[in-house]
Amino acid sequence: MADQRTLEEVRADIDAIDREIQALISRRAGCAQRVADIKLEQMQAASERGETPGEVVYYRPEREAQVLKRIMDRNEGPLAGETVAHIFREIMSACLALEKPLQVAYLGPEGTFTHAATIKHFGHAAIPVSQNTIDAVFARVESGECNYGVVPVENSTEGMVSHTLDNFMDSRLKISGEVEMPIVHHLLVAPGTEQMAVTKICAHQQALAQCRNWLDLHWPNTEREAVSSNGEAARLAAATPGVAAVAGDMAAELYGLEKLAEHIEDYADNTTRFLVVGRDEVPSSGRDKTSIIVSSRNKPGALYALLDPFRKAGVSLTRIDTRPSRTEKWAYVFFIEFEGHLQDDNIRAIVSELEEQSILLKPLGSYPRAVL
Ligand SMILES: C=C(O[C@@H]1C=C(C(=O)O)C=C[C@H]1O)C(=O)O
Repeated sequence: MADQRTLEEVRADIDAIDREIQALISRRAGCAQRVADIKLEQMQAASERGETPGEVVYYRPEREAQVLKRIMDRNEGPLAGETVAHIFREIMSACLALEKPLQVAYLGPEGTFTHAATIKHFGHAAIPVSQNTIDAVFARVESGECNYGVVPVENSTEGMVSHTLDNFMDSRLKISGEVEMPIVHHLLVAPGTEQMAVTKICAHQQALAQCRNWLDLHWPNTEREAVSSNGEAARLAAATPGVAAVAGDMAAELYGLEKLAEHIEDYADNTTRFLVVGRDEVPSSGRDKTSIIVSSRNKPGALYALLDPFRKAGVSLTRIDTRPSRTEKWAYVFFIEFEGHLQDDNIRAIVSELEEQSILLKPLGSYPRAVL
């Protein structure tokens, strides 16, 4: 039978449902607090037994990935699975922050896609801490000033991939997660700015490149200026009459800008990938990826030999990059990513086979595959 409720009745139902949701969220937060207490008790017990206590780890990336995956899988609509998962992302973030909000270093400034990726991964209850360079992100996490760090690694608008990879070579940090962000650009202006008044368009050079066809078509005669980041472009647009910025939603929100045009990127499915770095190894979530750095002797067939163990075991590679080794001329290191976890038997076997034929093998960590 069709829904016969009146507007008043539906609103009364919504109010009643909201009360239930709120009570359930509070109950959930109580459970998260109890989990935290148990973790603390276990740590104290270990310490009393004379075991090295370390610090209590409240944040569990593998557990969060499992929770989000289950939410997506059992979703029946009408909301999209991703939408529901975003809501739960925020609930988990708030529950975790009851203990202590996570401090997350990221490649800034504010309003960049890396900033947006940080919030996407950790939720709004974490504290994002802007850093000027990728090196500084690594340093803040290594020193313990921040719990985690977020850096761009692939096809980025604001960071050099190679720089991130170079950092891993010297760092003892582990990868604890990945974040994927669709790159969506808008033409942004200070509120009330007319199209006629725009005399200059600022953006990061990559953003200008990603929107070149659209800009050539619609703004062929307007000056374009490359600036240090999308966040900086947005800041300039907010502060300087006549300046428009090409940047994403995060920058638009942060600097209170209006959209003269939306979705101006030339290729719709442009995604940037970010890595989360931390000090701890992450246990298996059941849907993981692993990254390693390996360097082989410079002889014919070396790369083939490095990849053959993966083929034999039927393990999918998700990425492979080459970087010149800084210790030896004409030697190369490979940054390889594949499906599976370092604790899985087949992955262990591959890694020990690789160890035998390489000069250097450094596991960078296993981490849950991006859910959102
Ligand atoms: C509650 C826990 O701690 C944290 C909070 C979680 C949550 O709110 O669901 C999940 C994992 C942890 O980041 C846990 O370990 O289960």
